[in-house]
Amino acid sequence: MSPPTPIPIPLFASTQLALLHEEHAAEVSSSKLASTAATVSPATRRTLQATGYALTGLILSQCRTGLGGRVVGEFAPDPAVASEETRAADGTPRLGSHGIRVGDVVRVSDVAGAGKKVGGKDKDKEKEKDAEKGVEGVVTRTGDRAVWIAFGRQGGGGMSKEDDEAVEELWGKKVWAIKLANDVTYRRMRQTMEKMIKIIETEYSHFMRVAFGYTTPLQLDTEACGPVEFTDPTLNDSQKDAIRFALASRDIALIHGPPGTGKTHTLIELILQFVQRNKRVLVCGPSNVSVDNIVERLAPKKVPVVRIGHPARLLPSVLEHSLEVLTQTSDAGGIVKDIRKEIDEKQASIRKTRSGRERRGIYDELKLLRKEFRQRESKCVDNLVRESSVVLATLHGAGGHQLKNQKFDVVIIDEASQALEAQCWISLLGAEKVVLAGDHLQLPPTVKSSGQKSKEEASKGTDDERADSDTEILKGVSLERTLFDRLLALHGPGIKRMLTTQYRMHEKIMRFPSDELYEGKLIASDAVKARLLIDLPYEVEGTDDTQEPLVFWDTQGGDFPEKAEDEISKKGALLSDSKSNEMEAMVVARHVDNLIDAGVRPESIAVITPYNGQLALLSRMLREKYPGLELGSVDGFQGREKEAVVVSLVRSNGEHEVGFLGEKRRLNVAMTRPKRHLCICGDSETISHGSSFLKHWMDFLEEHADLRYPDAGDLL
Ligand SMILES: Nc1ncnc2c1ncn2[C@@H]1O[C@H](COP(=O)(O)OP(=O)(O)OP(=O)(O)O)[C@@H](O)[C@H]1O
Repeated sequence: MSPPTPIPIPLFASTQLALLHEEHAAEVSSSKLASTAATVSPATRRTLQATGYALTGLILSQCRTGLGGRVVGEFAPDPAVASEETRAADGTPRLGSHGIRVGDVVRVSDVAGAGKKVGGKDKDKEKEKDAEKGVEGVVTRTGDRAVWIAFGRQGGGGMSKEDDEAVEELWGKKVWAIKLANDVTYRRMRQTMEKMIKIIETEYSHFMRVAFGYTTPLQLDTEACGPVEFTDPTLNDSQKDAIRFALASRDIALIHGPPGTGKTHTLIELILQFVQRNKRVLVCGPSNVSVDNIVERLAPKKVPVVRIGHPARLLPSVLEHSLEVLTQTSDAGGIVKDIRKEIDEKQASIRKTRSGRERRGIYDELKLLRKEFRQRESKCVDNLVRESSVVLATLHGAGGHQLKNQKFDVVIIDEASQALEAQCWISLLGAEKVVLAGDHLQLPPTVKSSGQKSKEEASKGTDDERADSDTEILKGVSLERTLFDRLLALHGPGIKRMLTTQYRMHEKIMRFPSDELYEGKLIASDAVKARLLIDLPYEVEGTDDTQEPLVFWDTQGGDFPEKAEDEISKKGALLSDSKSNEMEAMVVARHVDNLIDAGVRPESIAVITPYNGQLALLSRMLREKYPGLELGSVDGFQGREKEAVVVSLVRSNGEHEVGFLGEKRRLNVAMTRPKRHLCICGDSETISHGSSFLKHWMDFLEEHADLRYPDAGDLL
C-alpha cells in the first residue's frame, strides 16, 4: 500500500478540542443540568426534584469513613418536612420519588445558605456564595429511607480539609442534593488533546506516527510471538487467527467482531496469552459496564488484576478487584487501615467539642493524619498497580493519577467503535502497541453537535492555500469518526482480522446483515443456526410465529401513516421532533400478543424502534400489560440480545422520507439483536425508496421472510 497522507497531529488535536468544546456545550444545554446551581427557591428545588435532577428536604443522619478514605454521609428525609404521603406505615419518613442514581455526581448544600453574619449589601452576596459552596460527592447507594454520598476527590486519597469542614457544616442543617454534569471525561479528553498539541514531532511514539499516517505499520513479528498454545479449547478458527495476529502485530491490530461473534471471549484469551509472555496489559473500554464485563470473565483465570475506578460505579461482582478495596484488604493495606481508624475517631470527637479553639486544633490534627494517610495510600496503590499484570479502567479512568507513571506493553480497548477518538487517546499517549476490538458497522457514540463550524475554525491557517489543504485533510475527522474506523480507512483491511462465527442468530436472521455488510463471511454456529422459539427450554406452542425465524408485517398501501409527534403531543417538548405510527404500533402489539399467547415469556421478547415518539406510544400500549417485556430504542439496545425481537420502523409517508432509518449501522443493530425470531413491522413502499441498502433489505424480506399484510380495519 502506498503511504497515506499524514494528518498533522497538532491540527488533529486542535480540531478535536474545538469539536469537544461544542459537544460539551450542546450536552450541558440539552441535559438542562444546573451545573452552577446558585441560591434557588424552594419551588425551583421541587421542580428540579420532579424532573429528576435533585433531592430536597434532607438532613445528614450519619457519617463514616468509607472506601478510599472518603467520608460517606447518610442523608435521610427531614422528619420536620416529610409529608403524610411520604411516610411509611410506621411513620418513618421516606424519600419521595427522585431521579438520583448510584454513581451520580451531586452537590449537597444547605437550603438556607450558610448565613454568616455579614451586614449591609454584602449580606446577600455572601449568602449566595455560601449556598453555592456546598460539597460535592458521588452517590454510593440509594434506598427508600436514605441516600449515601461519598465525599472527597475522585480516584481515592480521602478528603481535603475544606471538604471535611464543609461536610461538618451540614450537621443539623436542612440540606438538598443536586445532580451535576459529570465532566471528568470531557476534562480528561481536553487535557489529552492539549498535550497532543504540544508534543514535538521528534517525541512522537511509533504508534502515534502510525495512527496519523506519518508511517505505515511494521511487519508482523510471527517468530517473536512463538507457537501459541490456547488455554481455551472452544475457540474457533477466526478467533484463534485474530489472537495470533494481535500477538504478532508490532503496533496496531484491529479485531473486528460482528454481532454475537465472541469479541470479549477472544479478548480474554488474548489477555491471558500476553500475560503468559510476561507482557503488562492495560485494558480499557468506554463504559464501566464494558470494563467490568471483562473483569468478571478474567477474574476466575487467576491472573492478578486490578480495576481502577470509583467503587460506587463498579458492579458488585468485581469490587474485590477494585484498587480502592484492595488498598484496604491486601496485606499492604493494613498500614493504611490503622490510620483510617484514627481519622474516624478524631472526626467523631469534633461533634462533641464545643470550643472553637479545640475544634480548630482537631482539624489541624486531621489535616496531618490525612496527609500521612494519602502518602501511605499512594505508596500502597503504586505497589498494587505495579504488581498487577493486567490493569483495567474506563478510557477516562486511564487518565487518573494512579496510572501516571505506569508503563504497559500493550493497551487493549474493547468496544473501541463506541468510543470517541479523543477518549481513546487518554489511554494511548504512552502506548507502544495497541489492540482495538469493535465493530465499525454498528452505531458509533452518540454526538449531539454538528461540528462543522469547529472544523472550519481549526483549519484557518495563515494563508488561504494552507487553509484549503487543512480542510481537505480534516474531511475525515469528526467526533463520530472513531479511531477504529479512521485507522481502517488509513491503513486498509490488512490491520484487522474479523471474527466470523456468530453464536446468536438463526441463520435466516443472520443472512441479510452478513451478505450486505460483512461480505457474506458470517457463519452461524451449529448450536444456533436452526433454533426456533418453539425449541425454547420451556413450553411453547407451535404456531406460525414460533416456528418462523423471520416475519415481515408489510404495512404498505397508505393505511398506516406516520405522524409527526408534535401533532399528537402538544405539551411534550421532549418528543417534539420525533415520529410515531399508531396503526403500526397496533400491529406490533398484536404480534406480541400472539407470541405470548403461544407461551413465549414476555422476558424473552424485546420491542425496539428508532423513534422515541413511537417508543412512548408502544410503552403506553404494552408496559402495564406485560411488565416483563422489554421496550427500548434501537440505539439503546446495542450490545444486547433477546430470543425474540419486534422492530417497529414507523416511517410511512407519500414523500418516501426515511429520516434516520437511512443510517445502515442503526438498522444493522436493529436486525442483529434476536436469537430465534425477528419480526419487522414497516411500510416497504416508503422504506425501499430510502437508499439502496433499504431497497435490498425490502427485496430480501419480500423473498425470504414470512410476509404478511395487516388489515387496518381488523385492528381497529
Ligand atoms: N468459540 C466459542 N465457542 C462457543 N461459544 C462461544 C465462542 N465464542 C463466543 N461464544 C459465545 O458467544 C456469545 C457471545 O460472546 P461474547 O459475549 O464474547 O460476545 P461479544 O462479541 O463480546 O458480544 P457482542 O456480539 O454483543 O459484541 C457468548 O454466549 C459466548 O459464550
